[in-house]
Amino acid sequence: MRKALTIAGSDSGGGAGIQADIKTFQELDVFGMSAITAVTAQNTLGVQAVYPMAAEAVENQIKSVGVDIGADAIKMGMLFNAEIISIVAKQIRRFNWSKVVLDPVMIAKGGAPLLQQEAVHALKQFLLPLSAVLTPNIPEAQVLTGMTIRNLEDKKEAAKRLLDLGVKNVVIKGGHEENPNESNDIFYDGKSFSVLHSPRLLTKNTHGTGCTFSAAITAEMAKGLPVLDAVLIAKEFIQAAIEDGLELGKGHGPTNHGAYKKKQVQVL
Ligand SMILES: Nc1ncnc2c1ncn2[C@@H]1O[C@H](COP(=O)(O)OP(=O)(O)O)[C@@H](O)[C@H]1O
Ligand SMILES: Cc1ncc(COP(=O)(O)OP(=O)(O)O)c(N)n1
Repeated sequence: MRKALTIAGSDSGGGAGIQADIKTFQELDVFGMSAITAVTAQNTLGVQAVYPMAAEAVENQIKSVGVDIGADAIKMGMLFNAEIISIVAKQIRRFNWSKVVLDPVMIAKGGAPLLQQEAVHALKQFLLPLSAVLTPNIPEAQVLTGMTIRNLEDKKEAAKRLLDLGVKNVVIKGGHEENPNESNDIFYDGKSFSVLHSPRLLTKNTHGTGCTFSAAITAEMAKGLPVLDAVLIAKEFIQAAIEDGLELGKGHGPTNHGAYKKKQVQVL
């Protein structure tokens, strides 16, 4: 069985972070493993508290998986501080992992910081050059490139600048765009651009969309798919998960990780 490791934070509410990643891996028939970087007290209303793990604890979780089980692909989400980023980079090099997906999580939907501002430099310096795929949303792409993104041309320029920082492929996600009709993502591999179109779904239940999307890319890469094929399946996965989003809690409910498989079975 193919195996994927997520290095990310825990969301007690179950919609984002490690929980979203493991559910996504499972739905896509990949064995999921985790190295927890922080524990968040979180629900559909927002993040109430963040408890970062000691960097040594993160390092030991990755080592335990790496020396025994191994991983076909790695996903990184919330990393919180520069010390954790530095040890994660060291372990990725040590195990020679190349199918590495980096979701540069910075701020949760309610505004809570999930990455310290002073850690952005470390993320760019240590992790972008080790990543096969980077999946920023628009605010994250703006922080990483220092440019304002207003339209498709800006997105293309930002994607080029991100590749100049060492990452091999980038998907700039459109969830935060002010387009009432569409939520389009742009993919760039250094040679050509692809626009991943989807209708914008009018729902408040979008908690964990970014985590779920990047976890689905990771699962498909673990199975051996080329990067663009993995991204296209992930886009279908997140679209189905949002369409079938769950009305849980009083705020932004989670997406439904089981929706994609259910749809495939119906098609058969
Ligand atoms: N309302 C929506 N309708 C359709 N797709 C959406 C919607 N919101 C987000 N998405 C999709 O979900 C994925 C995650 O995007 P985004 O929400 O921008 O990430 P993040 O959770 O990291 O902020 C992207 O593929 C994006 O296009
Ligand atoms: C523990 C944890 N990690 C990441 C996030 C961010 O998740 P994301 O998919 O970007 O969704 P929203 O937070 O924007 O709904 C998180 N919230 N918690």
